[in-house]
Amino acid sequence: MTETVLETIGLTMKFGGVTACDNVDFELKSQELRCLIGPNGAGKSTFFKCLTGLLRPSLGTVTMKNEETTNWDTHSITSFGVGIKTQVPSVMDGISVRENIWLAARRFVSTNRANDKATEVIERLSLEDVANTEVGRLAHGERQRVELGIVAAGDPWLVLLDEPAAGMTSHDVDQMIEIIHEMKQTAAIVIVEHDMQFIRTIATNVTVFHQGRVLMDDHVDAVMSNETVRNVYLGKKA
Ligand SMILES: Nc1ncnc2c1ncn2[C@@H]1O[C@H](COP(=O)(O)OP(=O)(O)OP(=O)(O)O)[C@@H](O)[C@H]1O
Repeated sequence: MTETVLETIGLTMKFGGVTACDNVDFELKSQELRCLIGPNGAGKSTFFKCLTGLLRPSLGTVTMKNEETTNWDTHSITSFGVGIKTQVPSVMDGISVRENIWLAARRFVSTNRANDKATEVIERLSLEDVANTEVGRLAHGERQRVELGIVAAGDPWLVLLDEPAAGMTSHDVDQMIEIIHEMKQTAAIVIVEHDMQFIRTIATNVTVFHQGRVLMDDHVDAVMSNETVRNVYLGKKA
């Protein structure tokens, strides 16, 4: 039976008079991959921040693997086995790729095991050629792959990624999509993403946000051909 690994019920986040997330019910099954899309200001980032402990919702609940995590901080959520990549870089520029990934693995396992884990993640993410290079010297796409490596080092069962493809070349995006599909073998994944080419290529289920609410939940093909969604993106009234 497919297990629900992430659920929100009535998730609401108000900033003064602005309701950025409005009564959002959301459910993700194990090994499911879901992209969150929507026009600027739709509430995607706010929803993501409520999931990842960066914001405390005004109302509603977040449940991960049967544990209510609504008011947990990010550190506790990560320690629970959730890999999080925010838009704020988590890599350390002054140390090598291997050291960055090793430090991430060491949070979860012994020193010896972290050595093996770093080697395994570097291979999985095709970072062998730059393993000993300082992260500060890498190209943008490589840095983003290291960010994913830091997530992968914790063997997460749930991965939450905010705009992993931002600013990437199409070659980098293809490589990133391959890695994400591979991660999906062992984790459920939520991705907030603006890049429509990325969404089309990754060919997955999509949740469309509009004015803080869920407008539609469906496969990307159905979403892209939906007139209401098109109107929302073109700024017409939904
Ligand atoms: N810290 C905050 N204080 C006040 N209002 C906020 C705050 N964060 C977000 N908002 C408002 O909440 C609404 C939703 O914003 P949010 O950033 O979640 O949308 P988004 O879909 O992620 O947009 P984008 O694609 O531009 O990142 C917007 O009206 C925004 O101005």
